[in-house]
Amino acid sequence: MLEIEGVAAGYAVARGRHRNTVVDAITMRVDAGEIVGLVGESGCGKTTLARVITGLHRPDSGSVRLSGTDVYGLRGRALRSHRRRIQMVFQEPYLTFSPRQTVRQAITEPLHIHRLGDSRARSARVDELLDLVGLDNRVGDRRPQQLSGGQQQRLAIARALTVEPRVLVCDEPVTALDVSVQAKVLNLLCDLRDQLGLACLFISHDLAVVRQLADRIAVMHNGRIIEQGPTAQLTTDPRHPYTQSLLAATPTVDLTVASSTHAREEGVI
Ligand SMILES: Nc1ncnc2c1ncn2[C@@H]1O[C@H](COP(=O)(O)OP(=O)(O)OP(=O)(O)O)[C@@H](O)[C@H]1O
Repeated sequence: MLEIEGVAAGYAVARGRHRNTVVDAITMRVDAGEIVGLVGESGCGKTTLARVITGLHRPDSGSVRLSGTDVYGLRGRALRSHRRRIQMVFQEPYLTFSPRQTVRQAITEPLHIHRLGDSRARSARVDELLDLVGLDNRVGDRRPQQLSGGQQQRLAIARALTVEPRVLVCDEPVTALDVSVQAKVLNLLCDLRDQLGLACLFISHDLAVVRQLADRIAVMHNGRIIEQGPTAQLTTDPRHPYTQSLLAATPTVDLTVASSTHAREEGVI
């Protein structure tokens, strides 16, 4: 689904006279129905890579392909349509919601932007999405800021799903949440992978979180992927010394909540 090959990206420094390369030689893929965890310490370049993948930051070299199409080769309508296909969920959802909008309006907005459906279809889609992410539809008339942190992150996921993306890039989506709420959001992402066949790139500095849900893990260090592989293999037989030290510093806490019935409780008012 998503193929990243030889990507290098950075930022202009010294008033544009130089470029500072912060991610380099990144090659990885995320298949449909798969969650890939991207783990690495703060400042190693995870968010920069996420921005490259979602079309927000042009790489200096390499390619990002979605279903075989080079994202940065697209223009105009094709580029807009691509943007629908990859959606992003951020660490602090409350910063991404307008205080003037209700929950329903926040979810509907992407449908307006992409001119999808009439008002009846949009309203039905909001109900469907609230249900999908385990939010009671009575929260629809509230302001996002009135919801709990976990509910806000569910709302952010619902909004990302509005335009039926094939790839979800989640950048530290549970870092700001309590551990018990983290587990529910992680369960929701697993459910969505299974139900919708989404390809999900889950970015976190926290290996304890990533290992709970990722099918495969890529470890990033100083802007490069230094090791990647199936979660079971990478967490039991890490090859790179950095991965070994990361694992040694990781508590083995089981964040998983047994059933999605629990996950739904949080959505009820
Ligand atoms: N707009 C920018 N201009 C210049 N340098 C930047 C910019 N954004 C990020 N950087 C630098 O790029 C490097 C990688 O940052 P990035 O945010 O991608 O890392 P990260 O792994 O996501 O970190 P964190 O988990 O703390 O967000 C850092 O050294 C950062 O200072």
